[in-house]
Amino acid sequence: MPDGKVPDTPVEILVDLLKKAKDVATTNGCVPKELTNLLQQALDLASGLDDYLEKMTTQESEPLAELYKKTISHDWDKVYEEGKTQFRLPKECITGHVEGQTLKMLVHMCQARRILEVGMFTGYGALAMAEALPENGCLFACELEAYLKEFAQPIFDKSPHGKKIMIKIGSALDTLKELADAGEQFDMVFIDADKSNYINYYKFILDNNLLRLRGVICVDNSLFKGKVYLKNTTDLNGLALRDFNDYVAQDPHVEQVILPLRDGITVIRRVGIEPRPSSYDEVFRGVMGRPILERMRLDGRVAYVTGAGQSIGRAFAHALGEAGANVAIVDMDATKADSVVKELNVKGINAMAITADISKCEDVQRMIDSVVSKWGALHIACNNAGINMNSASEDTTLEEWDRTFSVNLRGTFMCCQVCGRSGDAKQGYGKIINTASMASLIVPHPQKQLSYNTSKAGVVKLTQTLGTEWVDRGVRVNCISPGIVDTPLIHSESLEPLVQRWLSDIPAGRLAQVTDLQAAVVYLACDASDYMTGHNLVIEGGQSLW
Ligand SMILES: C[S@@+](CC[C@H](N)C(=O)[O-])C[C@H]1O[C@@H](n2cnc3c(N)ncnc32)[C@H](O)[C@@H]1O
Repeated sequence: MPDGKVPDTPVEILVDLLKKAKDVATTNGCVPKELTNLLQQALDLASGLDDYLEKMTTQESEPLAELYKKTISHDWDKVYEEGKTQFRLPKECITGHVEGQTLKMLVHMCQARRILEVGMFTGYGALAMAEALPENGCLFACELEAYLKEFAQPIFDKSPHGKKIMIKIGSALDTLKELADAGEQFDMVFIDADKSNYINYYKFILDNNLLRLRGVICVDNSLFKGKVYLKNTTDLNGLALRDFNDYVAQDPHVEQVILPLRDGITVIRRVGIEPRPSSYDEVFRGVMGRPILERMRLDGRVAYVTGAGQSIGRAFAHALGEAGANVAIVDMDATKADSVVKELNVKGINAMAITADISKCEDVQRMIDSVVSKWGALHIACNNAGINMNSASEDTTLEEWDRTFSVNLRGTFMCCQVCGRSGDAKQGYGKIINTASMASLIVPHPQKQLSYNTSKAGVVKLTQTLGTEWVDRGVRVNCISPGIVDTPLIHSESLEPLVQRWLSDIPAGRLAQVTDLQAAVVYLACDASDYMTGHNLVIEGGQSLW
């Protein structure tokens, strides 16, 4: 703690008391040396903590460092005396480096997208949290003092994350009412304003559903210099925090912990839902207690995707991996497969590369054996590999026809059959997702692609037949029919002129992006789609309807 700083947290006060005790012991000749030594050890232990935490915590960004420096060096007394603030604001209000990083971590951990801060001061905590929000995340910061908006905004503007922060000037309770009336909800709330109102903020936030179902409330200064547990406390803020902590501790709707960091941070999570309604069924609490987005998780599942080295297959592999599955990247091109594996590994997804040509029976068997021998199971088979060769029907060679069918239909059938014979499918669980095409429904034009269209129509019938035949053993077989997907191939010299023509046939007014297909593969791979089988899920921007 720098000289001259007022001790403000339990540890800082402890250090101050130990220093004084040690000074007394050193100047008083009657104190045994052993006691003085023990006091010194206690002092070393306590005084080293905050510095060590500072050093070992990830460095703050430049805008945060600037905000801190500007706040600490500002003359807050002068600002108050000039009538620019309603209250005298102590610079110690600022959350600072370690606490800011803690908040940032919490934002990451709860994957918050919308945050509410009650009490912004100069915006250190707000900017630290905003740094952890995704691009489209937002943080509403409530602050009483208009002067603080002027102070913080120029630094927010220097940060790429500043645009996520919306400052709301006025009494926080009024702002909370306004936000509740507008139907706003938050994943994380940070309460750090006037202590006497903490309990009102807390109650209002929970009673008015400002906190999302799985949201978290963080509360600053919950140890309030230790006054919350010291017996002789008369300090009104200390007593307010003590009452607040007691209230939260007895609230059956939440569970909480106080982290003894700086002046204490309470982390509160909503658990109970009261009153327990008579309709407390699976719709209300989720199937097996899992709400819908959790039911779309694929943790512990093993998947493969063929043709995963690029385009749709690559997007499918990322989507399945993001949802929690281990993913085998199957492609004829080993380099492409390896590169997608590397991408997935960077995201912390378990992945392996398999080089295979799915038109070859032995490759298909080896592919599935490799997956099962590495991960002990196979739950999700994503048969996506396919080829498309254009020719007018009168010119289509049997070679073209056979090659197209050999990959698109025969290859897909072999993949399905080997999966159907493998352990998990036989033991009652499996999801097979074939890539068909909108060409199974309509005849895309003006390009001519008879072999492709008929092979993909075959994929749909294969899917329908297997989907019904294998449903009694827990295997679901569905397919996805994408419309025209915007891939580099489309922008080739021969196809580019067709794009305008296609666009005029698509109600959505644009080609499909591979990312438009990702949710579908996760849905078909997860338990939530268990009642769906033999289905052709068409994703074509409405093209087949015109
Ligand atoms: C401890 S500071 C907040 C520190 C801030 N969270 C940070 O990260 O540095 C408390 C802030 O709450 C504001 N405040 C106090 N009472 C308020 C109220 N009723 N409504 C809105 N803001 C209030 C004060 O002006 C002050 O800026």
